[in-house]
Parts: sequence; structure tokens; C-alpha cells
Amino acid sequence: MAALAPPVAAIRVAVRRALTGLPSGGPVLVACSGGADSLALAAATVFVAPRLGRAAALVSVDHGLQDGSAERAEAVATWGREVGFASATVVRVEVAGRPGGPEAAAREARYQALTEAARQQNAVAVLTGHTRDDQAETVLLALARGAGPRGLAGMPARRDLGGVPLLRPLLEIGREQTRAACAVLGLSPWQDPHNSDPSYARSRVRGDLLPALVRALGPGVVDNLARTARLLAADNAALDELAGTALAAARCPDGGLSVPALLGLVPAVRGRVLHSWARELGALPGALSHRHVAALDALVTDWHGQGPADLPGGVRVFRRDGRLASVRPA
Ligand SMILES: Nc1ncnc2c1ncn2[C@@H]1O[C@H](COP(=O)(O)OP(=O)(O)OP(=O)(O)O)[C@@H](O)[C@H]1O
Repeated sequence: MAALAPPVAAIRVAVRRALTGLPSGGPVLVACSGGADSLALAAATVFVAPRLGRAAALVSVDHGLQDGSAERAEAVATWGREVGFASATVVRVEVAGRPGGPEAAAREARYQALTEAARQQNAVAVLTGHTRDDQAETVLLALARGAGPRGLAGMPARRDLGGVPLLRPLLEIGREQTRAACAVLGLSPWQDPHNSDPSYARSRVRGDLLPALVRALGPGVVDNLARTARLLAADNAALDELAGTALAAARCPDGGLSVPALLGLVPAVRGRVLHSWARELGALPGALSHRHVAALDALVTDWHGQGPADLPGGVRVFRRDGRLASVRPA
């Protein structure tokens, strides 16, 4: 018997690890664009899932943004049915009219469609094909915009997607491996022209910056950036736990926060407490920046009778009688 090609084996091992321990019930749902990463993920999942006693389903999202996108999504779904997915469907989404740039709008529409598909199919998890290279790009982009540890932790291997876990089994697999696996398996991945379009910052990082870093610093750079993300993710989880406990302890019966309790916290924890509280109050997550958290922090640590701090989404926070309290102006 011929030996299994190393990239195919590595991807199957990664998928097996991700699927182990999921609750029993519905299928695992692979989000497949037809690109090398998600195609390699889909091929591995349809092999591994039945061996773990699970059904696998596939969904391909048609963003309707490029000529032929409907046919391509249909071809991915047809392939999915041929190779043994229990179900393989296309979901068409409407990207126009959403806030943010075209990339952000497409992403929001896609994740919404994946959430709905997962609910309809009673899926126990949604799987995407983000790789170690995507993670390295994410870390570099975060570094360049001055992100804190949360941004530098990159994409988590697991997060909640509207009540269903979103898993990224390939975060420790290189893009070269997904391409090689597709070649070994005789699959022809689709090349998304957006991925090499220099008008997108991520494409420039992928096409220019990362190759330059590899030339200057050696081939370990991609792996090292992904390791930075993993290390920071662990630190973040610990800080988040501390902040959760501290937020509960600082709460006043009327929903405000006690200033003396906040003053007793180390800045890294206090910043997280204020950030979480601002989210609870309804501040828009995408627009809530370090400047807003710094304004809340100033109400605690640099109090000189200043006016309220305004948060995105129309929430206003002021300090009174040793408490932070909020109002939402009419
Ligand atoms: N059209 C699509 N249909 C189904 N799944 C998709 C589609 N496009 C992307 N995905 C899923 O998302 C993964 C990442 O794709 P891509 O890098 O293009 O998205 P992204 O915008 O960077 O995503 P993210 O917001 O999570 O960073 C793919 O591996 C695949 O699992």
C-alpha cells in the first residue's frame, strides 16, 4: 500500500483533533469556497468525520460579487456530494447595503449565512480553512495598526458563532501544505483574484510583506508569528478570566461600577473590565477603540470633574458618588 502523502496526513490529523470531543448530534459543517485551504479541509473532513461516527456537511457561499460566482459555488457543492458529504449546499448572500468596506460586508454576510446554515442543519460545529499563513498575516496587520494583545493573538482556533462553535483546524498547517494536499488528491482549487489584488491590505501583506520578511529573517518567520499569536491567546484567556471576576466584584446594585474597586485593579485588568462593561452597555464592538477605553479609565484614574465619556452607539458614561454610571441619551 502506498504511504499517505505527508500534507494529506497532517491535515487529517489536524481535523481529527478538532472533531474529537465535539458533542454528538448533527453534522460538522465545512465552509468551502473552493480555494486550496478550504478544499483540503473539506477533503480531510469527509474522510475523518465518518471514521469518528459523525456526518459531514458542506456549504459554499455565493457572494454574487464576481462573474461566475454562482457556477463556482455550485461546482463546489456538486464536488461535495460526489465525494460523500451527507449534504452540500450553496447559499446566496446579498452583500450590498451592509456597513463597512466590501471585504467586511462580504465577511459579515458570509458568517451570517454560515450561522443560519448551521442552525438549520443542527450542526455541532462550523469548520473554516484558515491556515498558519492567514494567522501570520493577521498578526502582522494587527501589529501595524497598533493592536494590543487581543489583536496580536490573531484568530482563535475556536470561537462562538451565534451559539455554534466555529473551529479553525488548520491554524497550524501551512498554505503550502494545503496546496500540496490538493495536488496529491487531484483537486483543482479555485484562485480567488481578491487574494492577489493589491488594493487589499491583506493581499499586500501576503504578496509583498511576508515574502520580504522571509527573505530577510528566514523561513521560520511565518511559524514564529503564529506562535506569538498562540502565546498571547493563552495570556489573554488568563487576563479575561481575571477581568470577569473583577467586573463581577466591581458591580453596584444599580448596574454601575464602583470606582474604589476599579482603582484597586492593575491597569491591564481594569482596561479589560471597562472594555467588557462598555460592550454590555451596548457600545458598538467594531467602533469601540482603545481611545474610548482610555476615556473611561480617565474617569477612574485621572478624575478632575471632567464631563462624561461618549461611547460609540450613543452610550454616555459619567462618574458620580464614587461610581461609573451610564445613560443612553434619547
Ligand atoms: N465563499 C465561501 N463559501 C464558504 N466558505 C468560505 C467562503 N469564503 C471563505 N470561506 C471560509 O472562510 C475561510 C477563510 O477565507 P478567507 O481567508 O477568504 O476569508 P476571510 O475574509 O479572511 O475570513 P475571516 O474573516 O475569518 O478572516 C475559508 O477557508 C473558508 O473556510
